[in-house]
Amino acid sequence: MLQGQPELVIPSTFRAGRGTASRDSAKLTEYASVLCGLPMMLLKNPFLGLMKRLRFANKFLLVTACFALPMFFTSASLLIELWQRIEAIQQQQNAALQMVEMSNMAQEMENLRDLKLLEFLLLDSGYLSKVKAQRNIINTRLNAFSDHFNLTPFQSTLLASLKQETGEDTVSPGMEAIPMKLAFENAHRSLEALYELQSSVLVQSGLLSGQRQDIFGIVNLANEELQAITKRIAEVRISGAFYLRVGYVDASGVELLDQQYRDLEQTISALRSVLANLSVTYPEFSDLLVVEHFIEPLLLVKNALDTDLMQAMTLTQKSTEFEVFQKNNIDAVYELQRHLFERVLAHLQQVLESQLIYFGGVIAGLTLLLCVFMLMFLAFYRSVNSALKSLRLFASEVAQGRYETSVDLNTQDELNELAVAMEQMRSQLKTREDKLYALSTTDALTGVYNRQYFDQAVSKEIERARRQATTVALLFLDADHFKQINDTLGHLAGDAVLSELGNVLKGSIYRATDMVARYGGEEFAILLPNTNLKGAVTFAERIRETIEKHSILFEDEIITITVSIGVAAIRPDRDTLVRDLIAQADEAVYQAKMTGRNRCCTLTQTSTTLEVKESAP
Ligand SMILES: Nc1nc2c(ncn2[C@@H]2O[C@H](COP(=O)(O)OP(=O)(O)OP(=O)(O)O)[C@@H](O)[C@H]2O)c(=O)[nH]1
Repeated sequence: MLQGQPELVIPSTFRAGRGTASRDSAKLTEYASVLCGLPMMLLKNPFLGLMKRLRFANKFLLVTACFALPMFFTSASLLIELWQRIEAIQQQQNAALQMVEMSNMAQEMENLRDLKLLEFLLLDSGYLSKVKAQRNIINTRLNAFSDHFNLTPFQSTLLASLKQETGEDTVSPGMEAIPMKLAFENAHRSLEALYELQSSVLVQSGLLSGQRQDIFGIVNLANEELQAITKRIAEVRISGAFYLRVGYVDASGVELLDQQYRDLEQTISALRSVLANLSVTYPEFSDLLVVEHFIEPLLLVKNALDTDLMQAMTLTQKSTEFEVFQKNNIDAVYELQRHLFERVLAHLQQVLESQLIYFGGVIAGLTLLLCVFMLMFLAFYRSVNSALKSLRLFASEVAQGRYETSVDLNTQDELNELAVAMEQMRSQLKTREDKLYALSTTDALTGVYNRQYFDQAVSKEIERARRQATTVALLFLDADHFKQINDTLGHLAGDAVLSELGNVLKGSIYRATDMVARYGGEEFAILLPNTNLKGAVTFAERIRETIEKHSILFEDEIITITVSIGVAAIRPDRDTLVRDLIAQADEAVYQAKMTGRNRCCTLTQTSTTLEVKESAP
């Protein structure tokens, strides 16, 4: 450390802190990498392995099934649940209809009781036939009821006992002396059985269950409460009828009538609070829950009990009084009961309609969802499948060296990115293959074709000339005294001369089918398809002249050179070999060299004799 330079002192606590922080962050990074890797580990086996083995169509199907099956089961259970709700409502409607019918039957049973009372009060045997007729009416209703509605075994038993009770009055042993009481007891039992049947129907349909909160209170009112009211009225009617028949009220009678009076008062006040509560809970039914509708019959009965009964005791027309005393009120209660159940029916119809609409909506929604899902699936599958097909075809074309085709997926997904990458690969492969082809067919120094390629071309050309019965000519050019150039000016100069010779020769050919190649060190060859010997000699002479007159500038040196050219031409037949033509040209160029260079020579082969023709400057 230099003298006087301030030293940087790092507090030990700070240093320690940094070390801990870096260790912590390293641990955190480690934990994070483990956590991130966990899903991948879970994925790898067995799902990844499975996915790797499947084709795309099966992958799609598998993934779709994984989503579609739970969706299907959820939808199916939802639809089943909705349909069960609809069926339950229909069953409840049926129960409400039964309630209306049973209310009618109860009223008929009350009528039967009236007729028995009248028979008893008036001691009129003419009522016997009316009682019988009334029994028939009730039986007909009961039969129609059991035919029309599906009843449970328990309900059928109740109905059977109801029929029995409605039949002839049974007289219990020891009770023969009190026929009116018997008649009342029979009627009472019939009504009890009917009330039990009503409750059973309501419970079985679910109208009285907690699930039917929307009408539970109303149904209960129409069933339990109104049954209680009719029972109260019936009790008063029986006592009223009895004391009218007897003609006076004894002490026990006064007590009974007092009790019934108090019961009526209690029922009325209980009913008031029930109705008040129901009006709040069920505003939809508030127009029906008018206190007067329910209280009126009870009040009338109460008043009748209080005053009319006593007055009636003194009247002679007891039957008339009796009828007024009880009948209208009980009828009003049953009327009210039916009215309530009709409203329940109307309400259930509304609920049913809304449920049906909801059910239809769910089905329509699910169908739409399914259609959209299937269309999406098909679109997805087709887009991927067609893209893969295009890529596969494209790759196969490129593999076979056909680079003209291109691939355009017209999508914006990863497969399109793959297509773009494959396009680039194709173009680079083509460039490289073109370069390789050029390298493999061209002579690097002169830029003309190399010997290997030329030999193949000569072979093909001879084959073509044989098929088309035409002539093919071959020129061999050999630079004269080329060694001297190398020796005097150096190899670079020699190279420059060869390169320039290549240029001159390339520039000398006009036909696209003519071909120049470097055949050896300072030797060139020119193939002239569809050319006879005469034409080839003319062409060779022109080249020779051109080269002779051509000056090559190399590093301030002007170099001139001449060439000796051997010309050969043949019209190939079945036995002609490539080497025949080459041998002729080779022999001709040799002759040109031998006869002084810078000239063109031809060989005309007639059987075994060779005729040498030469052209010289
Ligand atoms: N610079 C250079 N020289 C080459 C190349 N190929 C062959 N040569 C030389 O070309 C010369 C050919 O010499 P020779 O075969 O004696 O032929 P020449 O000197 O032209 O004589 P003649 O053909 O008899 O007229 C040799 O010296 C070779 O080394 C080449 O690519 N570049």
